[in-house]
Amino acid sequence: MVGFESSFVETAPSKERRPFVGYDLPEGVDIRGRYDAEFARILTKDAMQFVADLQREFRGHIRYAMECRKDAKMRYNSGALPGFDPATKYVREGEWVCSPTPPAVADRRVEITGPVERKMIINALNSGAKVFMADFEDALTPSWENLIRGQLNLKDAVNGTISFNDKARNRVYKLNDGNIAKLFVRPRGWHLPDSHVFIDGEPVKGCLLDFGLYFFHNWSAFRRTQGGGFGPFFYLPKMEHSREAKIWNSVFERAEKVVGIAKGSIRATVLIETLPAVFQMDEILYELRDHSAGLNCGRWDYIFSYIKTFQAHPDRLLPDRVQVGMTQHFMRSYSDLLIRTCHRRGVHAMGGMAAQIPIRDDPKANEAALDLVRKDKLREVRAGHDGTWAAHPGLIPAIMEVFTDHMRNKANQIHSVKREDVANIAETDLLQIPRGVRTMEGLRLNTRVGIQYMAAWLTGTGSVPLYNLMEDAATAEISRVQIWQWLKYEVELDGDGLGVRVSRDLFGRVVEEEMGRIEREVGRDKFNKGMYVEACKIFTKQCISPTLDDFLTLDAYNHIVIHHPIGSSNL
Ligand SMILES: CC(=O)SCCNC(=O)CCNC(=O)[C@H](O)C(C)(C)COP(=O)(O)OP(=O)(O)OC[C@H]1O[C@@H](n2cnc3c(N)ncnc32)[C@H](O)[C@@H]1OP(=O)(O)O
Ligand SMILES: O=CC(=O)O
Ligand SMILES: [Mg+2]
Repeated sequence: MVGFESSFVETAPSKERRPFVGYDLPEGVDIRGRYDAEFARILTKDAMQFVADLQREFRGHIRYAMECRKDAKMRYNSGALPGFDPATKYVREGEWVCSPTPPAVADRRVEITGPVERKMIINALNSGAKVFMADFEDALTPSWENLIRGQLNLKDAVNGTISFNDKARNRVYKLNDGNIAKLFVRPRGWHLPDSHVFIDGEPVKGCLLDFGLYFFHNWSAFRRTQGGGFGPFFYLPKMEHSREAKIWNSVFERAEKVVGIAKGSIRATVLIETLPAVFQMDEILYELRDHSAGLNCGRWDYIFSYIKTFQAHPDRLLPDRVQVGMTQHFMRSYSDLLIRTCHRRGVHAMGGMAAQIPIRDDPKANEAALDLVRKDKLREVRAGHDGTWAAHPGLIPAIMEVFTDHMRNKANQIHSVKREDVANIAETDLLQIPRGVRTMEGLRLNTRVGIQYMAAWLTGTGSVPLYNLMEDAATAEISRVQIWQWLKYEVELDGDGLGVRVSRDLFGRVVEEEMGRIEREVGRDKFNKGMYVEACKIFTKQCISPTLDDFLTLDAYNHIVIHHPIGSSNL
């Protein structure tokens, strides 16, 4: 379903001649998202020309890379396992390093992440974290409003003029005078089109829109005020192969050339968050060696990707989601190998996100949650990670303390922790099946979380607190694909001693009961006003689908697209 704004559909055509209102666009570009005079500050003719040129130059390469993903999927579905590529052994074994880290981001011990929402941007930049990763991806619903307001917010943030007036609380938010976190921006993954902007008749690649608009409007101010002559800085999500990193590298080179800055100005940290990518870490760094700012363990998408990659391998079923933590052998091996790879190539090895968030109304539970976060971060810093992620400002002091206690006055551990002890990590380590059991409660929790996350996402909120944990697109994906997998193989829930098998019938009953529980928990009023029923339909359809959808957000995307009638941007 692609929506049309009701005002356009229901209003009788006016006989009055209206003045021209619309975006001034270059040849071949059509904007079908709502016109807004403020948005026009971002969607300028020159900025859209920049985006259109990126799309035209790279669309063929991207299409090819996506075809290769499909081929790989077919191979895995026919029983093949991902592994190291013999053809690029010379890259893995070669002695080379990436360009030195820009001094502005040598110290990244705590990074806060969050959607590109105005108040959260200010809070994150003021939070005391070293870096703020502003997210167009896992934490954001990619609605037209969120995306373009997000770009406006970032522009104001980079210019230092961002403010937010919370009238209900009579509070004005502004940036601190000093000690502002350094900004990294995460565009969407390669797989997501943006159906509000058409270039030569086809939707623009979401990531090129996010990257292009942010770079175009901010490169100069960012380098002057934040990057110490470098930048802008990016996080790159969900890649599966080094050929995708090569495209990003070419995008960066093109952007640098267009505005006339030195090659290697732009820097990016790649999230290793798909199973195939763990076998390509050297190759990915090699492709981006002039533009690299290291790698990050995107642990939640990584678990999702493990299930997705092995969707046709019933011998590799996962236990309950809560049991698949960083101490499982395959997860520890992934983090260790990432650290060794990054430090060998002279770049940061960033840790991932602990999902716990502060629990305000229960001090005991709050302390227990903080303790779990501390343990997770201690494991990371001891293993050699140079920094890590925090989902909430309330966690920063504890995480900072753990990293600072361990690293002392060093900005990072790139040259002090080499991890030669893990040089022999093998394919079998990275693929080892996690241990644990499956339970009815696991099935129920996946159902409750999946539906509530989808309900929030449909109404424009891409990260939410649920049952005292941060949930976003990556964590919700685990819930979805796990249910799909359990249904497909009618697995036995072996952890509760009941021996029940997961079937369509059982899942139907669970959905009904969990919807009742959600209604009781959120209250009837919120339930009726929200999109829980729609979310339930979408989520359950995806869980029982005969073939696994590649991404929950790709399938759900059409539900949030609102087109103005074609040509309305030039009315
Ligand atoms: C798997 C991955 O990709 S992880 C990376 C992507 N995911 C994310 O970035 C999630 C980031 N975190 C969040 O979105 C939020 O912390 C949530 C949704 C989990 C919880 O949010 P809330 O329920 O609003 O938290 P809470 O009510 O405790 O917030 C307290 C204050 O902290 C602020 N805050 C909370 N999280 C953040 C954040 N990540 N960045 C900046 N400010 C934040 C709130 O805006 C609020 O500010 P205020 O007191 O000025 O009003
Ligand atoms: O993006 C991070 C993840 O864990 O997924
Ligand atoms: Mg992710």
